[in-house]
Formats: sequence, structure tokens, C-alpha cells
Amino acid sequence: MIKLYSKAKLPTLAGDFEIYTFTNDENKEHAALVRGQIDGRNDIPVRIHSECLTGDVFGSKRCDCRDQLLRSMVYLGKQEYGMLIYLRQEGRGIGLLDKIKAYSLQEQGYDTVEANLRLGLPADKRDYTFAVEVLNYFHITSIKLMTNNPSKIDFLEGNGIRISERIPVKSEPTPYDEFYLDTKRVKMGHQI
Ligand SMILES: Nc1nc2c(ncn2[C@@H]2O[C@H](COP(=O)(O)OP(=O)(O)OP(=O)(O)O)[C@@H](O)[C@H]2O)c(=O)[nH]1
Repeated sequence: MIKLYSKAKLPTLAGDFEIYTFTNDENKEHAALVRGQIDGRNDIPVRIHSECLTGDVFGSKRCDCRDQLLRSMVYLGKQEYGMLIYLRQEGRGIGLLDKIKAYSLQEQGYDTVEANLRLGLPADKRDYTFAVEVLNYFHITSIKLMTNNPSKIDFLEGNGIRISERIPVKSEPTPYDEFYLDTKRVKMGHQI
């Protein structure tokens, strides 16, 4: 079960938000950027973003994470109501250390899915329970989800959250992430 830990105003380059931090029994910490009075307000746009230190912070071109994060924030910053839930599950849940190991396998020609599997790890180890609990905290049962990822939709719908609309989060492919985006489309069913 999650608990609200702290909250404060957070003006950003993309607009003014409030940041909420939550913890759970395992002392995991996640954050939500909230736009407007969202309590009990259904069908607001929500982005559920998984941590990517290399992309979100360092601007790596190997993935589209930062592009998606910024586009989502700019979009949400223009809405009256909305939320971005930032989940600390780096590397599709395998953690930073193994993600970088997977990168070095990708340099040997494996794609992003094969690289995880060669490390004996699942292609995607993420769990969105925390996001569901944040939505429950705000008494939200139906959202417009900003994603290209069908497994995210399936998880939420299987856990009591109705997806009334999918808002695509398009990013511009570059020569660096073309193969990565192709693999997500072909092997992970992303609607890119
Ligand atoms: N294991 C691994 N993780 C990666 C790699 N590139 C990015 N990631 C992680 O992938 C996660 C983002 O996943 P994506 O599949 O891009 O996007 P998504 O959140 O599932 O789907 P969208 O909602 O459409 O953005 C973050 O946790 C990143 O750290 C990689 O090559 N290997």
C-alpha cells in the first residue's frame, strides 16, 4: 500500500505542476507531477513514465525516453488537469547496472530484447502496481493514457483502471534509435 510522503509546488520549463512523492512497504519511492485539482476527476490525461537515467537525465540518443518525457510534460503543462507518474524502474525494471550490460551486448549486434534475454533477464520486468495505487489515491478509475505500449494498457485494465483513450506519444526517430524503435514495434507490439 502506498503512502503520500510529501508534496510541494513545482514550476517547470513545461508549466506549473505540484510534485507528490509516495512510498510503499518496500520503501520504494516514486513521484507524480500533478496538474490541477485531479482528485476524483476521471478521463484526465496521464503519462506513466519509467525511469531512464541515460535518456531522461543525460539525453542519450539510444532510446526515445527523454523525447517522450519532454513531449508528455509539454502536453500536460498545457492542460487544466493531468498527471505524470514517474516510476523508479530503470531499464524496464532490470536496473541501471544490467541495462548498461545490455547496452554492451547491443553493441555486439543483439537487439534490446535479445540483450536482456542473454543476461537471463526478462525483456520487460516492469510492474505498474504503484501507478495503479497512485490513481487509487486520487480516486481516479478511468484515464486517457499517454503511451504506445499495449502491455501498459493491459496491466492497467487488468487492475481496475479503464483506459478511455490512448494518446500516442510520438518521437522523431534518429539514426541512433531507429533500430531500437523498430524492435519495440516488431517484438514488443508498440504502436509507433
Ligand atoms: N533493458 C533495457 N531498458 C531500456 C533500454 N532502453 C531504454 N530502456 C528502458 O525502457 C524504459 C522505457 O520503456 P519504453 O519501452 O521506451 O517505453 P514504455 O514506457 O514502455 O512505453 P511508452 O509508454 O510508449 O513510452 C525505461 O525504464 C528505460 O530505462 C534498453 O536498451 N534496455
